[in-house]
Amino acid sequence: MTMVIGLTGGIASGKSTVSNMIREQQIPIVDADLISRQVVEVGKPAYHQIQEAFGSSILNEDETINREKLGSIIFQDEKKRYLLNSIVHPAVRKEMLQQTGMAKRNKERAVVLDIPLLFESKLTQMVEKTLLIYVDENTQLERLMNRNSYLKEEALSRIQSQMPLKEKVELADEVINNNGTINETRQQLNRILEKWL
Ligand SMILES: CC(C)(COP(=O)(O)OP(=O)(O)OC[C@H]1O[C@@H](n2cnc3c(N)ncnc32)[C@H](O)[C@@H]1O)[C@@H](O)C(=O)NCCC(=O)NCCS
Ligand SMILES: Nc1ncnc2c1ncn2[C@@H]1O[C@H](COP(=O)(O)OP(=O)(O)OP(=O)(O)O)[C@@H](O)[C@H]1O
Repeated sequence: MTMVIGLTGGIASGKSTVSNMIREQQIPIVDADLISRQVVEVGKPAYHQIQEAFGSSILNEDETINREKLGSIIFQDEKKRYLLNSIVHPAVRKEMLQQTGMAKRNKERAVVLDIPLLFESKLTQMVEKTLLIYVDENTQLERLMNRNSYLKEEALSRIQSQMPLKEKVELADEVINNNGTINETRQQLNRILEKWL
């Protein structure tokens, strides 16, 4: 039986860092962020819906979606964020289910669904176990500002658009504390995978 694991955490908490470690162990990853980019490519149904809802000012010259512009709109306006979610999330869910089904048919020992909004979007019924990547607020803010060259306000508006990590800790089956070194994170991950698989 393929174990379906949900990997989650806040923005810049270290999900990609951990999912890369999991991939090294030949466990397939279903990446919600990657899928959410693919389903809004030019010509896809969600692309047209986004253009209708947000207007052509959020497009680049080559007609692709200007993610920076769309981000600056939706991370400052809850209603617009929910509107974008209502367009993008159904298509993401559908593709995640398909990729999970493929991993099961391939009889993989596990498949990991990397979903930033696993708890916010109530997607836990898609997975058997949940693994949270935790960092404290200051580390999260610092890493996000460094990685994306965001101003403090830009980084905070993104962090505050998600459920606080402290609340997610209460909901997760296992938690990796990613405040420390990469090596410490790897050790915690290995312990959890050994227990589960
Ligand atoms: C607003 C968009 C265009 C900004 O694109 P950008 O390339 O700057 O960011 P990217 O997609 O890489 O997301 C980075 C992180 O932002 C956070 N995030 C993204 N969307 C949301 C959202 N709707 N609500 C809360 N946090 C979000 C996640 O932690 C994600 O890992 C993009 O994030 C988007 O289309 N979001 C809606 C779809 C979505 O919810 N994606 C998240 C997983 S399905
Ligand atoms: N233990 C660590 N020590 C130092 N830096 C780290 C550590 N873990 C992650 N980072 C750095 O923090 C930043 C965020 O990590 P990562 O991109 O893995 O987060 P994420 O949760 O996937 O982000 P997003 O939600 O935006 O997709 C990256 O620049 C990464 O290199």
